Amino acid sequence: MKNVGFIGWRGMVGSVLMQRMAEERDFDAIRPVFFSTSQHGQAAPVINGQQGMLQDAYDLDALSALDIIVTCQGGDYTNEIYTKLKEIGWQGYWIDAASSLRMNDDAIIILDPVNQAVIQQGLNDGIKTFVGGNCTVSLMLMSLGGLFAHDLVEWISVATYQAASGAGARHMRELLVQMGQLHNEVAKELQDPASAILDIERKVTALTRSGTLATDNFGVPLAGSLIPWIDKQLPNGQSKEEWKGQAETNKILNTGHVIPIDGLCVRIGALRCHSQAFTIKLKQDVGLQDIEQMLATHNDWVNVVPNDRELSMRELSPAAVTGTLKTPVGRLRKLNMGPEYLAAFSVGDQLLWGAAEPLRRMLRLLA
Ligand SMILES: NC(=O)C1=CN([C@@H]2O[C@H](COP(=O)(O)OP(=O)(O)OC[C@H]3O[C@@H](n4cnc5c(N)ncnc54)[C@H](OP(=O)(O)O)[C@@H]3O)[C@@H](O)[C@H]2O)C=CC1
Ligand SMILES: N[C@@H](CC(=O)OP(=O)(O)O)C(=O)O
Repeated sequence: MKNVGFIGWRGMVGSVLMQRMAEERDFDAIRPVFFSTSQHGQAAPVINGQQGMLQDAYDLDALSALDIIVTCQGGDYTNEIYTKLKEIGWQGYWIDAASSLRMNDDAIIILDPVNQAVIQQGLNDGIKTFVGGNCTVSLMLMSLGGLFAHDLVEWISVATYQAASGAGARHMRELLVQMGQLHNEVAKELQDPASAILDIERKVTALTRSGTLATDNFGVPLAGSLIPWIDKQLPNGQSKEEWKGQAETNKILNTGHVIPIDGLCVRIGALRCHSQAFTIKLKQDVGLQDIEQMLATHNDWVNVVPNDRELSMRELSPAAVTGTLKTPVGRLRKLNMGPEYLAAFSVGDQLLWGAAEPLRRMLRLLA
């Protein structure tokens, strides 16, 4: 049995990973060791009736004794510890949720339902570093994988609707606090059916603009609003999140020539599901039925929601998909621009396929 170290297991992504590993009985196949950057010496989680102590996540001796390290601790931790472990000659496998190492030549971005062959080739070539993709990219590929697998995509333009969880646990809390603050402001008026809706709106807008809403994390109000920028600003005008769309997709698929992907990434008030609206330029005119077939049969988690009002409203939303591994795609129709232009809309839980699930499946492959 392999010795596997877990760092970042009690964070938001890490907790989802732990939950999924328990559900799938992944712990039966490994000897887990739990680490913390702040709580070493305290009790580790109970796994299969066994409980150890939390180890120090900065202890290079303890880390270098491991066969596999799985970290959801974040980029700063990766930048510090991965380099040090490599310097002292550690030869184990590194599985990471953070973006820091993703574009390194000696790292594979893991999303096995989409790039199992690339992962296997990496393993054969002796690659030891496996990194989960950006959530938006992974979720797009889980939903649209069938089109890429049939080499049908000439380019994609995307508009995203990204959940608060993508920014971190504190941001999720802040969104809910903002929602509560706005509701409290007009709770009395809402109980009175005779109250004027524009008076209610004016009070909500005034509070939103007052500077008194909780905005320590997002910097601006998100509840009742949106934020049309995610991650850093790049010199070319893209956000870093927008840049990842093309860079990571092409790396995951190991494309021979770059498939252009670009668009606008927007934060909205969903909790943990990212949605995306796509304009897809196909390489040729393919009938909708064939497209639906290709999409639906690509992997076990995607399903095609028929382009029907009731079904789209019911099945193609964060409310319907949150907490599940489903990555539905719908609103499929040819656009006015011509028969090679396809519209699509996808939804997926950004903590499951967007973060934790590819990691546990990679671990399963190695253990
Ligand atoms: N959020 C997301 O959607 C995605 C995140 N990622 C990556 O994963 C990394 C971790 O993200 P995320 O899980 O959101 O980060 P969290 O802030 O939830 O957790 C990170 C660490 O904070 C420490 N911590 C301090 N206080 C608490 C507390 N009260 N509860 C739990 N943990 C606490 C823990 O480390 P310790 O035990 O050492 O103190 C924990 O491992 C990110 O930096 C990013 O690189 C990747 C994909 C998506
Ligand atoms: N940036 C994503 C979360 C994510 O996956 O980020 P990264 O590419 O750093 O892992 C969001 O905010 O929704």
